[in-house]
Amino acid sequence: MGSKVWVSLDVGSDGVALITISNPPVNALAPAIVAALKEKYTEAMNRSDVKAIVLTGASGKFSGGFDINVFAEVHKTGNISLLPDVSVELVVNVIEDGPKPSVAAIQGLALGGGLELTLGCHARISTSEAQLGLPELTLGIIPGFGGTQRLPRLVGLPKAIDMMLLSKTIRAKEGKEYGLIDAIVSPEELIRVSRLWALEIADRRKPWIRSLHRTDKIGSLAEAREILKAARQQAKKTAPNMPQHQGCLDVIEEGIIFGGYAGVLKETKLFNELVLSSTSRGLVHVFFSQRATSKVPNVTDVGLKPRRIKKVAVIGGGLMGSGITTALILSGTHVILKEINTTFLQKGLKSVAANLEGLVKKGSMTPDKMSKTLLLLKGVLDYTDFKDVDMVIEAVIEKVPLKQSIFSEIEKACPPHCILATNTSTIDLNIVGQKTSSQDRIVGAHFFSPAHVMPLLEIVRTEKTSQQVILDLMTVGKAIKKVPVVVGNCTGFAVNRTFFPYTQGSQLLLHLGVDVFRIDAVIRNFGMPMGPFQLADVAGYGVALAVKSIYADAFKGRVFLSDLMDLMVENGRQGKANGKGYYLYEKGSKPKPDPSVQTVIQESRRRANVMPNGKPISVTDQEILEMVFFPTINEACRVMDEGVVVRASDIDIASVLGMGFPKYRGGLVFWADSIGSGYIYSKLNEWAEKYGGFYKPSRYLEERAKKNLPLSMTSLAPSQASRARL
Ligand SMILES: C[C@H](O)CC(=O)SCCNC(=O)CCNC(=O)[C@H](O)C(C)(C)COP(=O)(O)OP(=O)(O)OC[C@H]1O[C@@H](n2cnc3c(N)ncnc32)[C@H](O)[C@@H]1OP(=O)(O)O
Repeated sequence: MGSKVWVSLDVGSDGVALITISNPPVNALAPAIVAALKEKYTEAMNRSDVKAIVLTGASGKFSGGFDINVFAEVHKTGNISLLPDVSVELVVNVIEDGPKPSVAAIQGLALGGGLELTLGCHARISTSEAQLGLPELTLGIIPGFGGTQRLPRLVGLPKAIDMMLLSKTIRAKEGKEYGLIDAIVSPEELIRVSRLWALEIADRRKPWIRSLHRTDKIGSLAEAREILKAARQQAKKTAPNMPQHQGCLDVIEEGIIFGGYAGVLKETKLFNELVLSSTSRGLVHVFFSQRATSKVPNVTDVGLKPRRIKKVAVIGGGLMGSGITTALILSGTHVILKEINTTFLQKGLKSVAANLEGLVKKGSMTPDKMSKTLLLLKGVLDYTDFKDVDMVIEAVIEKVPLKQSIFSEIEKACPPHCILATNTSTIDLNIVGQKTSSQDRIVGAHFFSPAHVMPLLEIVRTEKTSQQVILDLMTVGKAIKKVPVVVGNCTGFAVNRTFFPYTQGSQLLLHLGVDVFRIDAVIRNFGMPMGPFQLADVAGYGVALAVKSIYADAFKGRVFLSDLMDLMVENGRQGKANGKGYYLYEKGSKPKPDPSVQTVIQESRRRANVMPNGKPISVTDQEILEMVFFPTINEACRVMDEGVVVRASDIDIASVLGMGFPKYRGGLVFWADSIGSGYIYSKLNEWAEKYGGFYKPSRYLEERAKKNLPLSMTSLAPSQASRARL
């Protein structure tokens, strides 16, 4: 093991063996750590000078759980034997049923397999800030070191189900209330109190409790079945396409009926099956891909330090501007919100307050905290207060001349170090900053609506944007709890550019005669939060109409143009904004498909006239799915080919966090590779022949399909290497 990766055993004069796990940064339980743990435990059990054991983690953390890299390795090789037997061999046989008691001394975090090790101990002492949880379901698996059995026996079934199915972590204080934690102490006292506790158990002055043998917290079989039934119904709704939720409940039930040990055995069996599932492959890929976005070559690896951004100005208090302002003040940043007149300013300030009120109503913020947070915000009508801001984020409507004049104004009003960011979702940044001489400070900060909720921040750089500016914006993004993805400059950038064929593909299908509500249902069943037509209703048609010509100009030959949106507006339909789009929106009820929209669709179909022989095409649900998503994958190929993203997996993260692409499918490119480039290429070719250039496969896709290579392989042999623009 390396110098920082070790498990140590220190036996004190009190007869307590302190076993410490070290594997920075989170003390993940890698196979080498597991092997060393078994070895140290065996030694402690065999030594006559050891009466009791305290298990802890180095550097202020207990453990972040089993090493997720091993799952990635299992996915690559299919070799399930890479998973060590921890559940029975170590936790049951050695820790829980061993002849000497163990106490877990918890600090920082105890997650997944980390928490499960502590559950096998006979008591848990924790510092107050420690985070405790079993988040395995977010990786497509279930807890595999006995957590499904021991957690319900310690905290009761409802709380355990809540923590596992919703992957909720709790603090030590709540853990103590529920019986998971035996005592909360200061970090300085942690080891001392744990040692004493362990000795008291050994001397039978404190109870020697084996969690797996307890039944007092799980109630009668009938009660348990009722709780499990309700949880199953809930999981059917919230996690319809994922096997691990129902599986977790089955395993819990097994333990309730046949006893904890039988439950542990069933848990191991299902755990091994789920590790190999496509859901786990997708979710583990997302876990690592999300972390990879923090590593941007030439930005995060050149020794730069982020500057402190204390004060930010936001220009425009509309939907985006007020959302961005909300996210900033929530992280403690001072914000100046600028509007052009008092009416708009008041509206913007009210929207920010309403966003915070929403949090208070949900119980995630106190009214007092809300008042204090609002003190960070100041509304203004001119640039006087811009003299000491560190960053400006422009969030006005998508009009080139307006943006250009704002940028030349802020260049004069702000200090020379100030970052000049635009929230444009489409317009080329070089055009936005054309009238300034501050190209190195200009950057895109593309938020997704609602900006205080959606987790993605697309950071757009031009050839001239400085590395420092990119790093600073990445740091601000993380501070406001977003996942920043750095992309290159082009029409629509990475996300909207990749997804414009998603909207257009669904519109083309509609004009080929496929029913609007059937398209939405197919896409929803695939796992998108809503279908593309409902999404258009919710987003409003304004932006789509404003950017239509921008896409048509930029992507000639591969756009599908129709009068559909214009006809919708002409017919008094503005989507959710006025309660009438493809669906009808009434307060308090779910959107209802509006049959009368068919008249508008018929007119648009008549004008577009794209149905072969004037007759609707006949397609299966699978074909609908493919005809919407394969053109989207095709555009993602161009985005990778042009080097707009640093790596293929950045599109996966952007699609999951920006567009709601189902996380358990691993993101757009990962999903495409699970289908195969050859199949996607052949289908696109087939449709291009039948229905035109919109479907024509890109060069990047063709190259990989012909060689049977994955689309995520962004560079081929040196002679065929993609042009890298970044
Ligand atoms: C059998 C068992 O039941 C199965 C299991 O235990 S499965 C694992 C269950 N545990 C988890 O799901 C926890 C996953 N980790 C996390 O949620 C977060 O990383 C955390 C809360 C621990 C720390 O978050 P944060 O401080 O923001 O740091 P974060 O950037 O996420 O992680 C730091 C590094 O640790 C790595 N890491 C975190 N948890 C890890 C784990 N369990 N295994 C391997 N690596 C891990 C990350 O990949 C990252 O590596 P990088 O620096 O090379 O990118």
